[in-house]
Amino acid sequence: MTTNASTASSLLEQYGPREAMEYDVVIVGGGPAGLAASIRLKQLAAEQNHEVSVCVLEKGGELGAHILSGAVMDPQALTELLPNWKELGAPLNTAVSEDRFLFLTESKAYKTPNFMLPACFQNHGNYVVSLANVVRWLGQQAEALGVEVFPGFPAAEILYNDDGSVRGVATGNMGVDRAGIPTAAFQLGMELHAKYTLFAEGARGHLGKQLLEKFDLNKDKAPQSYAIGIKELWEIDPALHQPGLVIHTAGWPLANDTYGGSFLYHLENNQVAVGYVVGLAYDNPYLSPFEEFQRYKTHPEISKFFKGGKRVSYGARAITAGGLQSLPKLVFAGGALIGCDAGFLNASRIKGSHAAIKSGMMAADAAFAALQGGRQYDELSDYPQAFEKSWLHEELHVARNFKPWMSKGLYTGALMVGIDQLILRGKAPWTLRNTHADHTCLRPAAEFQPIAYPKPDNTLTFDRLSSVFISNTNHVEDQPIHLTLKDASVPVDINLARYAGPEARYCPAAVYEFVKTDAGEDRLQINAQNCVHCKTCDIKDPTQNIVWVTPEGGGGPNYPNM
Ligand SMILES: Cc1cc2nc3c(=O)[nH]c(=O)nc-3n(C[C@H](O)[C@H](O)[C@H](O)COP(=O)(O)OP(=O)(O)OC[C@H]3O[C@@H](n4cnc5c(N)ncnc54)[C@H](O)[C@@H]3O)c2cc1C
Ligand code: SF4
Repeated sequence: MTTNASTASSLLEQYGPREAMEYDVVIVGGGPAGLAASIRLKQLAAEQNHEVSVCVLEKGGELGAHILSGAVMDPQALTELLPNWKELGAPLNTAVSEDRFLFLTESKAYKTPNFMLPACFQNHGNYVVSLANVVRWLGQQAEALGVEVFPGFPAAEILYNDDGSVRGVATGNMGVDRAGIPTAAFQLGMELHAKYTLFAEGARGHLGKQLLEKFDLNKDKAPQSYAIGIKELWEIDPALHQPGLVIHTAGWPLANDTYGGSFLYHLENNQVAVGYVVGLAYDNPYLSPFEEFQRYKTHPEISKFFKGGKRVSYGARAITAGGLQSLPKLVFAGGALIGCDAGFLNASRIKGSHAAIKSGMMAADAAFAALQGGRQYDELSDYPQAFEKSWLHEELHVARNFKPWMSKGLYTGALMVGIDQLILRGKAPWTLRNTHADHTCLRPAAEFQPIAYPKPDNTLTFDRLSSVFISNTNHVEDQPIHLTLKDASVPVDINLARYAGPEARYCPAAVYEFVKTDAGEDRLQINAQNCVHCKTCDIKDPTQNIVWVTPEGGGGPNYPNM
């Protein structure tokens, strides 16, 4: 048990019991998956005249505050959910106007002819959006239908019935100081009981991770694989802006054996979203995804867009990229995993928002049918069955070999993805599987040379602290650290000694710093207030010693239109 968990349970003993609220369905996470599920439940309730109470808990201070995406959005699932989304004012305003796929060397860019682009890289019919704004709008639709949305309330704990089925969740306590002592602002968390609880926390959900373990949902599945996506939002010179232009790159600055690439999307209002994705199975502990991103922006084919521009926001988030082979069992007694908490993202398209919406809808259909039949706390098996028959399953099946091929290196990957997607059109007779969890992939630092990254120029390239500053990240400082260590000696004795302290480089918010004590000894300092909730440390820490738990409600980034 982590210190935070033991503190919480002793406070419960002292100040409990907690107040409880009863719902038919509780949804954890107000992203595309959770909100789509809530909307679908209320639509069905209205259509079939069967009242259903639904609430959505969101850890961000407002809906959208913790949403960071690309994003080019495929509207297929949204159209199924709200066919009149245009009339309802959905912020899908910029249709994709051009696709460019570039292979980069340090100074050159080679454009792939469009006829050679597999369908997964073609975005005709899609929209360049701010997913955070789409989520804010989905929240309005949900509330208009009667969904109760509670922003600023992280679900911190799963509640179980005596028979082991999920009975809901409890929100975290508020007003506890760093040492775990209640302050004058202390408030015990609340319990939210539900006949069914849907978990929609996004990539590497904190509670989702516990459910995977408790119900052995990954049994016989390939280990999940993740990437970190780091993004900046820029306002650029209108003369350089081309609304709807979508650019993806592979190659420089990453080594050919490291999975990753970039995106650069021209939104509305002269804004450009630029970001870099690095697979977390990388082996070189000296690699810094943040610095690779900064270096990428200096490529002449990329830097040209930012001349005279201004960076307006920054953030990072993990991406669940294992696809169909790593998709866990979706249901357990009393609930289900939806969206990226399960892992529905299509890595070949770097798209998961449509999949999140679709999975939320299918889980909602199953939950509604169960409620109508008078059921509770059992498995919603209609949901995985509907998924197997859905277009989403077909899409993920076609994409199933993309990530495993690309993990074999850029050249082999590009060749085999070409064969798989262009010639065989996803109907290859083979299915490759990921064999290693990302945290097992680092090799000792002694096998590598440190990477000399260029210094930031503060115009095009920046350091991490000035970047975190514009993510508007904030946590109440006097609260238990939400980045818990199972064993406090591991960072120095293993991570620093063997891997040269990789957490000081993979964290995009400079949360982890190795400093010297007065006695000259190494110590890990955790600047938890900077954490942008990307979850990379929870995924990549080599011995899985770092455990991310929910901080006090409302803490974390405050992204505008990311
Ligand atoms: C850099 C990057 C680029 C991407 N580009 C694209 C793209 O171009 N197109 C595309 O379609 N997809 C893209 N994606 C993927 C897409 O963003 C995700 O697939 C999608 O957001 C998943 O939706 P979700 O609802 O499952 O999770 P999320 O969008 O992550 O939402 C989860 C929500 O739950 C909240 N939450 C988490 N835990 C708790 C808790 N315990 N209690 C309460 N609230 C909680 C979070 O704060 C968040 O608001 C990209 C992702 C990244 C990181
Ligand atoms: S501490 Fe962990 S979750 Fe927070 S920003 Fe750093 S890597 Fe991401």
